[in-house]
Amino acid sequence: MDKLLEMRGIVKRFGRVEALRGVDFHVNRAEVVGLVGDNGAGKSTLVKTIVGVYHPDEGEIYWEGKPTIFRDPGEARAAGIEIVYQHLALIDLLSISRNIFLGREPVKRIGPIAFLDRRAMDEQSWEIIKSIGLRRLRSPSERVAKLSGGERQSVAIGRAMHFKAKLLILDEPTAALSVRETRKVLDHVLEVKNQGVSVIIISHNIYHVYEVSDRIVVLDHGRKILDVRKEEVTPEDVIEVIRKGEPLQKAGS
Ligand SMILES: Nc1ncnc2c1ncn2[C@@H]1O[C@H](COP(=O)(O)OP(=O)(O)OP(=O)(O)O)[C@@H](O)[C@H]1O
Repeated sequence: MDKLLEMRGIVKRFGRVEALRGVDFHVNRAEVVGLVGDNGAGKSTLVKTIVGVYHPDEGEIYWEGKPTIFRDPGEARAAGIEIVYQHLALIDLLSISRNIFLGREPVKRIGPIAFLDRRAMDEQSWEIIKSIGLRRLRSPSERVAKLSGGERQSVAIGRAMHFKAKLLILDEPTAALSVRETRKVLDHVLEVKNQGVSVIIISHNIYHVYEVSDRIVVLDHGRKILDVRKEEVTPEDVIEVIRKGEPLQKAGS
Protein backbone atom coordinates (compact mmCIF):
# COMPACT_ATOMS: atom_id res chain seq x y z
CA MET A 1 0.00 0.00 0.00
CA ASP A 2 1.28 3.45 -0.87
CA LYS A 3 1.66 5.45 2.34
CA LEU A 4 1.21 9.18 2.00
CA LEU A 5 2.00 9.84 5.65
CA GLU A 6 3.64 7.64 8.22
CA MET A 7 4.42 8.42 11.85
CA ARG A 8 6.49 6.08 13.99
CA GLY A 9 6.84 6.07 17.75
CA ILE A 10 5.59 9.61 18.20
CA VAL A 11 5.99 11.02 21.71
CA LYS A 12 4.79 14.50 22.60
CA ARG A 13 5.01 15.94 26.10
CA PHE A 14 3.62 19.13 27.54
CA GLY A 15 5.56 19.52 30.77
CA ARG A 16 4.61 16.45 32.76
CA VAL A 17 1.70 15.50 30.53
CA GLU A 18 2.54 12.87 27.95
CA ALA A 19 -0.05 13.66 25.28
CA LEU A 20 1.30 11.06 22.82
CA ARG A 21 3.14 7.98 24.09
CA GLY A 22 4.77 6.26 21.16
CA VAL A 23 2.06 6.43 18.52
CA ASP A 24 2.42 4.70 15.13
CA PHE A 25 0.00 6.17 12.62
CA HIS A 26 -0.27 6.23 8.86
CA VAL A 27 -2.53 7.34 6.05
CA ASN A 28 -2.56 5.69 2.62
CA ARG A 29 -3.29 7.59 -0.57
CA ALA A 30 -6.98 8.31 -1.19
CA GLU A 31 -7.85 6.82 2.17
CA VAL A 32 -10.16 8.30 4.79
CA VAL A 33 -8.95 7.63 8.33
CA GLY A 34 -11.29 8.29 11.24
CA LEU A 35 -9.36 9.39 14.33
CA VAL A 36 -11.43 8.98 17.48
CA GLY A 37 -11.07 8.74 21.25
CA ASP A 38 -12.24 10.33 24.45
CA ASN A 39 -11.50 13.90 25.50
CA GLY A 40 -7.80 14.39 26.03
CA ALA A 41 -6.88 11.18 24.16
CA GLY A 42 -4.34 13.04 22.00
CA LYS A 43 -6.21 13.39 18.68
CA SER A 44 -5.65 17.12 18.21
CA THR A 45 -2.07 16.86 19.40
CA LEU A 46 -1.43 14.14 16.82
CA VAL A 47 -2.74 16.17 13.88
CA LYS A 48 -1.03 19.33 15.11
CA THR A 49 2.20 17.34 15.19
CA ILE A 50 1.63 16.35 11.56
CA VAL A 51 1.32 19.97 10.39
CA GLY A 52 4.15 21.40 12.49
CA VAL A 53 2.15 23.28 15.14
CA TYR A 54 4.00 20.96 17.56
CA HIS A 55 7.23 19.09 17.03
CA PRO A 56 7.51 15.54 18.36
CA ASP A 57 9.84 14.92 21.30
CA GLU A 58 10.54 11.46 19.91
CA GLY A 59 9.66 9.51 16.79
CA GLU A 60 9.78 9.98 13.04
CA ILE A 61 7.43 11.34 10.44
CA TYR A 62 7.57 10.39 6.76
CA TRP A 63 5.75 12.43 4.17
CA GLU A 64 5.53 10.77 0.76
CA GLY A 65 8.22 8.37 1.93
CA LYS A 66 10.74 11.03 3.04
CA PRO A 67 11.62 11.85 6.65
CA THR A 68 9.96 15.22 7.24
CA ILE A 69 9.28 17.45 10.22
CA PHE A 70 7.34 20.50 9.06
CA ARG A 71 8.56 23.66 10.75
CA ASP A 72 5.09 25.21 10.82
CA PRO A 73 1.62 24.79 9.26
CA GLY A 74 2.64 27.06 6.35
CA GLU A 75 5.31 24.60 5.34
CA ALA A 76 2.88 21.68 5.69
CA ARG A 77 0.37 23.53 3.57
CA ALA A 78 2.94 24.17 0.85
CA ALA A 79 3.60 20.41 0.82
CA GLY A 80 -0.13 19.70 0.34
CA ILE A 81 -1.58 19.28 3.83
CA GLU A 82 -4.62 21.36 4.73
CA ILE A 83 -6.04 21.38 8.22
CA VAL A 84 -9.55 22.66 8.89
CA TYR A 85 -10.37 23.37 12.53
CA GLN A 86 -13.92 23.60 13.79
CA HIS A 87 -13.69 27.19 14.96
CA LEU A 88 -10.72 28.56 13.09
CA ALA A 89 -11.78 27.49 9.62
CA LEU A 90 -12.33 31.04 8.34
CA ILE A 91 -11.91 34.67 9.36
CA ASP A 92 -15.26 36.37 9.98
CA LEU A 93 -14.34 39.88 8.96
CA LEU A 94 -13.05 39.00 5.52
CA SER A 95 -14.99 38.15 2.39
CA ILE A 96 -15.38 34.57 1.21
CA SER A 97 -12.94 35.14 -1.61
CA ARG A 98 -10.28 36.68 0.69
CA ASN A 99 -10.70 33.70 2.99
CA ILE A 100 -10.21 31.27 0.16
CA PHE A 101 -6.93 32.84 -0.90
CA LEU A 102 -5.60 33.83 2.50
CA GLY A 103 -1.82 34.05 2.15
CA ARG A 104 -1.91 32.74 -1.42
CA GLU A 105 -3.50 35.69 -3.20
CA PRO A 106 -2.96 35.93 -6.95
CA VAL A 107 -1.17 39.12 -7.95
CA LYS A 108 -0.90 41.03 -11.18
CA ARG A 109 2.05 43.20 -11.98
CA ILE A 110 2.05 46.60 -13.53
CA GLY A 111 5.68 47.41 -14.09
CA PRO A 112 7.57 46.72 -10.87
CA ILE A 113 4.48 46.92 -8.65
CA ALA A 114 2.39 43.90 -7.66
CA PHE A 115 -1.34 44.31 -7.02
CA LEU A 116 -3.86 41.91 -5.57
CA ASP A 117 -5.71 40.45 -8.53
CA ARG A 118 -9.20 40.78 -7.07
CA ARG A 119 -10.90 39.83 -10.29
CA ALA A 120 -9.01 36.54 -10.55
CA MET A 121 -9.73 35.92 -6.87
CA ASP A 122 -13.45 36.54 -7.30
CA GLU A 123 -13.71 34.46 -10.46
CA GLN A 124 -11.89 31.49 -8.98
CA SER A 125 -13.79 31.81 -5.70
CA TRP A 126 -17.07 31.74 -7.55
CA GLU A 127 -16.01 28.50 -9.28
CA ILE A 128 -15.19 27.00 -5.88
CA ILE A 129 -18.47 28.18 -4.37
CA LYS A 130 -20.40 26.61 -7.23
CA SER A 131 -18.40 23.39 -7.15
CA ILE A 132 -19.17 22.86 -3.46
CA GLY A 133 -22.85 23.55 -4.05
CA LEU A 134 -23.33 26.70 -1.96
CA ARG A 135 -26.30 27.86 -3.98
CA ARG A 136 -27.63 30.35 -1.44
CA LEU A 137 -24.65 32.66 -1.89
CA ARG A 138 -24.83 35.52 -4.35
CA SER A 139 -21.30 36.82 -4.42
CA PRO A 140 -17.77 35.86 -3.37
CA SER A 141 -17.46 39.27 -1.73
CA GLU A 142 -20.02 38.39 0.93
CA ARG A 143 -18.61 38.41 4.44
CA VAL A 144 -17.91 35.05 5.99
CA ALA A 145 -19.68 36.23 9.16
CA LYS A 146 -22.98 35.68 7.31
CA LEU A 147 -22.31 32.00 6.62
CA SER A 148 -23.68 29.12 8.65
CA GLY A 149 -21.33 26.64 10.33
CA GLY A 150 -21.81 24.10 7.54
CA GLU A 151 -21.19 26.67 4.82
CA ARG A 152 -17.95 27.67 6.50
CA GLN A 153 -16.75 24.09 6.61
CA SER A 154 -17.71 23.70 2.96
CA VAL A 155 -15.76 26.81 1.95
CA ALA A 156 -12.75 25.59 3.91
CA ILE A 157 -12.93 22.18 2.22
CA GLY A 158 -13.42 23.85 -1.19
CA ARG A 159 -10.33 25.95 -0.52
CA ALA A 160 -8.28 22.86 0.27
CA MET A 161 -9.44 21.27 -2.98
CA HIS A 162 -8.69 24.33 -5.06
CA PHE A 163 -5.12 24.32 -3.83
CA LYS A 164 -4.83 20.60 -4.60
CA ALA A 165 -4.30 19.32 -1.09
CA LYS A 166 -3.00 15.76 -0.88
CA LEU A 167 -4.09 15.35 2.72
CA LEU A 168 -7.08 17.09 4.25
CA ILE A 169 -7.38 17.08 8.04
CA LEU A 170 -10.78 17.86 9.52
CA ASP A 171 -10.88 18.44 13.28
CA GLU A 172 -14.48 18.07 14.47
CA PRO A 173 -16.03 19.26 11.20
CA THR A 174 -19.59 18.27 12.09
CA ALA A 175 -19.73 19.44 15.71
CA ALA A 176 -22.55 21.99 16.07
CA LEU A 177 -23.91 21.45 12.54
CA SER A 178 -27.51 20.73 11.61
CA VAL A 179 -28.38 17.31 10.21
CA ARG A 180 -28.49 18.68 6.65
CA GLU A 181 -25.23 20.56 6.99
CA THR A 182 -23.57 17.51 8.44
CA ARG A 183 -24.76 15.47 5.47
CA LYS A 184 -23.14 17.93 3.11
CA VAL A 185 -19.81 17.96 4.90
CA LEU A 186 -19.73 14.15 4.96
CA ASP A 187 -20.58 14.09 1.23
CA HIS A 188 -17.68 16.49 0.60
CA VAL A 189 -15.35 14.08 2.39
CA LEU A 190 -16.37 11.30 0.02
CA GLU A 191 -16.07 13.55 -3.04
CA VAL A 192 -12.61 14.63 -1.98
CA LYS A 193 -11.58 11.00 -1.52
CA ASN A 194 -12.89 10.18 -4.99
CA GLN A 195 -10.55 12.85 -6.33
CA GLY A 196 -7.65 10.89 -4.83
CA VAL A 197 -7.18 13.01 -1.70
CA SER A 198 -6.53 11.42 1.70
CA VAL A 199 -8.52 12.60 4.70
CA ILE A 200 -8.11 12.40 8.46
CA ILE A 201 -11.39 13.11 10.19
CA ILE A 202 -11.61 13.67 13.94
CA SER A 203 -15.05 13.51 15.49
CA HIS A 204 -16.80 12.54 18.68
CA ASN A 205 -19.67 11.28 16.56
CA ILE A 206 -18.62 7.71 15.80
CA TYR A 207 -21.48 7.21 13.35
CA HIS A 208 -20.31 10.12 11.21
CA VAL A 209 -16.75 8.86 11.26
CA TYR A 210 -17.82 5.29 10.56
CA GLU A 211 -19.88 6.30 7.56
CA VAL A 212 -17.05 7.96 5.64
CA SER A 213 -13.89 6.25 6.91
CA ASP A 214 -11.96 3.38 5.34
CA ARG A 215 -9.99 2.81 8.54
CA ILE A 216 -10.59 3.73 12.14
CA VAL A 217 -7.92 4.57 14.70
CA VAL A 218 -8.71 4.94 18.39
CA LEU A 219 -6.42 6.82 20.75
CA ASP A 220 -6.64 6.51 24.51
CA HIS A 221 -4.46 8.49 26.93
CA GLY A 222 -1.87 9.09 24.22
CA ARG A 223 -1.72 5.49 23.01
CA LYS A 224 -3.17 3.84 19.94
CA ILE A 225 -5.51 1.08 21.08
CA LEU A 226 -7.27 0.26 17.81
CA ASP A 227 -6.33 0.53 14.12
CA VAL A 228 -8.71 -1.46 11.93
CA ARG A 229 -10.35 -1.45 8.55
CA LYS A 230 -13.93 -0.39 8.93
CA GLU A 231 -15.28 -3.77 7.76
CA GLU A 232 -13.67 -5.40 10.79
CA VAL A 233 -15.80 -3.55 13.34
CA THR A 234 -19.23 -2.07 13.96
CA PRO A 235 -19.72 1.48 15.26
CA GLU A 236 -20.80 -0.08 18.55
CA ASP A 237 -17.49 -1.98 18.76
CA VAL A 238 -15.63 1.32 18.36
CA ILE A 239 -17.75 2.98 21.04
CA GLU A 240 -17.03 0.05 23.35
CA VAL A 241 -13.27 0.31 22.77
CA ILE A 242 -13.37 4.03 23.58
CA ARG A 243 -15.51 3.44 26.67
CA LYS A 244 -13.33 0.67 28.06
CA GLY A 245 -10.05 2.23 26.97
CA GLU A 246 -8.73 -1.15 25.84
CA PRO A 247 -8.48 -3.10 22.55
CA LEU A 248 -11.43 -5.02 21.23
CA GLN A 249 -12.09 -8.40 22.83
CA LYS A 250 -13.92 -10.35 20.13
CA ALA A 251 -15.63 -13.58 21.15
CA GLY A 252 -13.19 -16.45 20.64
CA SER A 253 -10.12 -14.24 20.39
N1 LIG B 1 -0.78 23.12 24.46
C1 LIG B 1 -0.92 22.26 25.46
N2 LIG B 1 -0.33 22.47 26.66
C2 LIG B 1 -0.46 21.59 27.68
N3 LIG B 1 -1.17 20.46 27.60
C3 LIG B 1 -1.78 20.19 26.44
C4 LIG B 1 -1.70 21.07 25.32
N4 LIG B 1 -2.42 20.54 24.30
C5 LIG B 1 -2.92 19.38 24.76
N5 LIG B 1 -2.55 19.17 26.04
C6 LIG B 1 -2.88 17.99 26.85
O1 LIG B 1 -2.56 16.84 26.08
C7 LIG B 1 -3.56 15.84 26.24
C8 LIG B 1 -4.15 15.51 24.86
O2 LIG B 1 -4.93 16.61 24.41
P1 LIG B 1 -5.60 16.69 22.96
O3 LIG B 1 -6.20 18.04 22.83
O4 LIG B 1 -4.63 16.26 21.94
O5 LIG B 1 -6.74 15.60 23.10
P2 LIG B 1 -7.99 15.33 22.14
O6 LIG B 1 -8.07 13.86 21.97
O7 LIG B 1 -7.88 16.15 20.91
O8 LIG B 1 -9.19 15.82 23.06
P3 LIG B 1 -10.60 16.55 22.72
O9 LIG B 1 -11.45 15.50 22.11
O10 LIG B 1 -11.07 16.95 24.07
O11 LIG B 1 -10.29 17.69 21.81
C9 LIG B 1 -4.57 16.39 27.23
O12 LIG B 1 -4.21 15.91 28.50
C10 LIG B 1 -4.37 17.87 27.12
O13 LIG B 1 -4.72 18.50 28.34
